[in-house]
Amino acid sequence: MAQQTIESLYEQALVRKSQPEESSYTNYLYTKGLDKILKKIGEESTEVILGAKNTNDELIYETADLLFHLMVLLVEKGVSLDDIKNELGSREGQKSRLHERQNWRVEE
Ligand SMILES: N=c1c2ncn([C@@H]3O[C@H](COP(=O)(O)OP(=O)(O)OP(=O)(O)O)[C@@H](O)[C@H]3O)c2ncn1[C@@H]1O[C@H](COP(=O)(O)O)[C@@H](O)[C@H]1O
Repeated sequence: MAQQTIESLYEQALVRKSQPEESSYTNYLYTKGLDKILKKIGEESTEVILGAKNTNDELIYETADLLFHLMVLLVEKGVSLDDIKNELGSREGQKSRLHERQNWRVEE
């Protein structure tokens, strides 16, 4: 089965930004602007929640939709995948500190 990486999904969204194509859904979103993209993120997030309550097939489908729209949002805002990876990397090995900050430690 063909697979797509997050990196290539981001790259496609980046290319659409610099080289728009008429029939592109990605370009439709850029043309509509940030509020439209944010609305889609909200919708797709809700659909992930509903999918998770239903079947794993639905969860997978809706998660793919959400990841696509997140990549479009990052490109629209000029945030790179490396920015996200650096943020995630900075959290490695700092679990207890993060838990303390967010105050969600499981009660013993
Ligand atoms: N991964 C995706 C992807 N996931 C979801 N979608 C689109 O996201 C939309 C979500 O569906 P909805 O029913 O929520 O939205 P809609 O009713 O079609 O439209 P609106 O609500 O936004 O008005 C659908 O039109 C899907 O086609 C995607 N569109 C594109 N990609 C990737 O982006 C690449 C470039 O696509 P284009 O920009 O369209 O050429 C493609 O080759 C794909 O790899």
